[in-house]
Amino acid sequence: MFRIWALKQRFSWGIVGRWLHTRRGVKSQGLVRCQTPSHKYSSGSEAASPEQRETAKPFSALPQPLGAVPPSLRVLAAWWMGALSKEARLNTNIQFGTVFKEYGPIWRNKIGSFDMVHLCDPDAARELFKSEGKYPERIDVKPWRLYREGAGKAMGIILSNDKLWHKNRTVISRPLLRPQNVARTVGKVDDVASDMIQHILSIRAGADGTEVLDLENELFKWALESISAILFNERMGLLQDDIPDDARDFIDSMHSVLTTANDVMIPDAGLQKLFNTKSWQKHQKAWSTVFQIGERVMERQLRRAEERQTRSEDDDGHMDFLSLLNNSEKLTKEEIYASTIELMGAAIDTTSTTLLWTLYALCRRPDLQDKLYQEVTQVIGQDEVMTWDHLKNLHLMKAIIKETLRLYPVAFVMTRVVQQDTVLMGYEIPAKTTVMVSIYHMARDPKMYKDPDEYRPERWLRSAEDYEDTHPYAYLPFGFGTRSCIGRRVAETELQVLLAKIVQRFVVKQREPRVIPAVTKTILLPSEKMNICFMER
Ligand code: HEM
Repeated sequence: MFRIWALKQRFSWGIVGRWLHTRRGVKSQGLVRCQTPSHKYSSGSEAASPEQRETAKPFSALPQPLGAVPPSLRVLAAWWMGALSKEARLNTNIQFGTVFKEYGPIWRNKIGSFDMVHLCDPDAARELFKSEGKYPERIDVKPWRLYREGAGKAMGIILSNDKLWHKNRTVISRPLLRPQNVARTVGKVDDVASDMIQHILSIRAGADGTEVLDLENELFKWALESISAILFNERMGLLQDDIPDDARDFIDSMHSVLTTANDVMIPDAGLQKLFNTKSWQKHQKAWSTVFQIGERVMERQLRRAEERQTRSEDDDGHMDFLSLLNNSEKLTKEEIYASTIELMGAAIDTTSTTLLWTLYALCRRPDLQDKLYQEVTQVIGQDEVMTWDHLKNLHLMKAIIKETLRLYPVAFVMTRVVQQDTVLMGYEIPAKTTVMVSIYHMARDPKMYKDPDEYRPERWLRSAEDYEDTHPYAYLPFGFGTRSCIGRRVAETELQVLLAKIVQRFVVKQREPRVIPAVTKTILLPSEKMNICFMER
């Protein structure tokens, strides 16, 4: 019998999104909004019609996996069935798949005070997004919020809602989403990627001296180094042999913030805080170190920027993110600090894990690796510093990253708190209901993709024989709409630049070629070390 998995799901900050079919943003409510692609599946603009409402079944009629168990016994039943076990938490994606198969693409999970609707249908996802309103809302990231409240810190872009979120988002979307601003970061990203290549060369070890033994951790460092170069305009030194103390404390604490978030959510972050458990203390300490060091760096940067009397951009034309936020005069210093630190929290393991999965996929498809090498050589040549124009022409590269995110979306689910009564798949969904959309399962649905479990980037290339005209709402690794991933362009830039440099220099191979399944630890991660070797060309 299926297990009920996922009390843990309420915590998934995963939460994420924008669909990548979008090529251009259009302004809406002061924000850059994803444009619905012109497509056979394109959406309308209103939530449920009067007819849909009239014929809809009541909310209580939604299939419920534990529906036969009296509500007062459901927590006990979930525990008894193993839904709260470590193993179940690691396999949330598989558990969800089993329930979707048994109960269909929409069902309700109501256990104790926890009440959520699960959805795995692109048309219904489109309906859901129509009802998200001006201030879309995700499920609360409780441990992060509780730390802020306790420490008297502001809520940034991830944690805020309503008007405060809108203000944060409006100011931050300018430096992070506008292509011309992201284009200016390519130099910094290229710098970090070049250092990463040197770092890989210096740390390779193993039997034949080509394996990066702790690749996961090394990519984590690369991602943090890249995002701090972009946001703080300052290198942390994480790719040096001798990492400065502050940088080491920062990365250890950032790592701890992300890993302990999982622990403090069981059974509930509020209870963990109330009883001041060891896990809570660890989580709180990690946050306080991140804030202490982060604020110090940001204060230094802002002081320097003021001294140079920078306006929106610094002298060499590179984006100075903090100055842009500061000069907007819309956010307080505390709000700037909070959002910047949240951006870092969201930028590190998402990007590093996506690169890891991509390298794994390339190891398994040497033919594709060759084609990518040819594309990179043709577009960039061997030695040049990369530019935005180069990146625009790396079509196979983009398709590869896109395919990685289809099969391995780090945020395997995303949530919305419905802002108005609506109808989904023929059921009434009252306002304030949390709906969790299964990004992972929609993107592996055989009704949506040919051979969905096959890694085939060619399906995204219009010029290729295998090109598929796919449903835009079946592919949501960056979430959707005005609340979608604000770091999407930055992430894509970082991934493209480092991947290009890797294929220029190395052929990648797994030490022992094998299939590596994914597990769920808040995000979708490989279940074991990848053992990737970097052989010089
Ligand atoms: C491959 C890398 C990444 C993936 C797959 C990813 C995915 C997501 C997803 C699915 C969401 C939720 C969107 C929604 O609810 O509709 C999200 C939100 C967010 N992401 Fe990313 N992300 C990535 C990289 C980044 C980077 C590099 C940054 C920072 C520069 C970032 C910053 C954020 C922020 C701040 C939000 C919340 C936006 C808001 O609430 O308005 N992400 N991301």
